[in-house]
Amino acid sequence: MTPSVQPASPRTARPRRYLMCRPVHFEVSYSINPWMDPGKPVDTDLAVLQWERLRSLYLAHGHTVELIDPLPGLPDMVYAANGATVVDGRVLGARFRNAERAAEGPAYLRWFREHGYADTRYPDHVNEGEGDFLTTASRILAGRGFRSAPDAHREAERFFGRPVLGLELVDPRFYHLDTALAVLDGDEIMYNPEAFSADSLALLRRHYPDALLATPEDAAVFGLNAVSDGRNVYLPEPAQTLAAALHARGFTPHPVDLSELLKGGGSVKCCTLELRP
Ligand SMILES: CN(C)C(=N)NCCC[C@H](N)C(=O)O
Repeated sequence: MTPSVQPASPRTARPRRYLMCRPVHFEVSYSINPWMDPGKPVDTDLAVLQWERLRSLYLAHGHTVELIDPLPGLPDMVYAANGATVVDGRVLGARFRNAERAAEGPAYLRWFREHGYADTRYPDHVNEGEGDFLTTASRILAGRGFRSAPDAHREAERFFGRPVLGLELVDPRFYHLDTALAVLDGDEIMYNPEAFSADSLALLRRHYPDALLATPEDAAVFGLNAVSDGRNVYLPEPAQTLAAALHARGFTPHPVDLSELLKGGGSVKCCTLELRP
């Protein structure tokens, strides 16, 4: 019998640099999205353990992980993706919509200034970092509707000198763009069609006819809150149909259990801010 030979994956991983924040102060003491229930117990030690596993997975795949010190009283600081947007080494800081997270913007920006980033800007308009700004090869996709302001899209376009495509989110469960869409490689994306307004969905269909579409079930377990290095896709464990679809496209899915951090309304991508050189 001829042994079956697995075709080599056509996908290539590119080493990335990520910024993360250990969730030692993580708790759900307020509610600013439908996932947060302050009445539900949170196991902070388990959150740290799950987060450590994600960090180790990145390190095992050759990525660099920088750390920002967590600050007491800022339990959502673990969601580092919201702290800024970094493209071509330029840093657009975050300005949060909710008072509970307001102090995170300056805290993240301070980290960048203290770590050699010369070109930084504290924004004029509300933007929640990579929660709503996702960078593809040819443009920045920008979410609006719940958190980031439409004027922030123009601000990002001017600051980064890259075209920005605005997308309107309509389902409060998917309140940041990175809960509804993920960049896989270059201009290849996956998304949840039900999270967008009809006009924005038409834009997505036009610009990304070959995108991978998530099932409502995978979207509902935050499957799109994923990180890709071009070959390995780190995604929430329960999103099994999505993992199979990624595998069929030549990616290597890595399911990650971040059940505690989901209680704050975030998962893999939220915990990971990409530092693009
Ligand atoms: C995937 N998402 C939504 C993120 N990028 N960040 C999570 C932020 C969670 C925080 N409690 C909040 O509601 O702001």
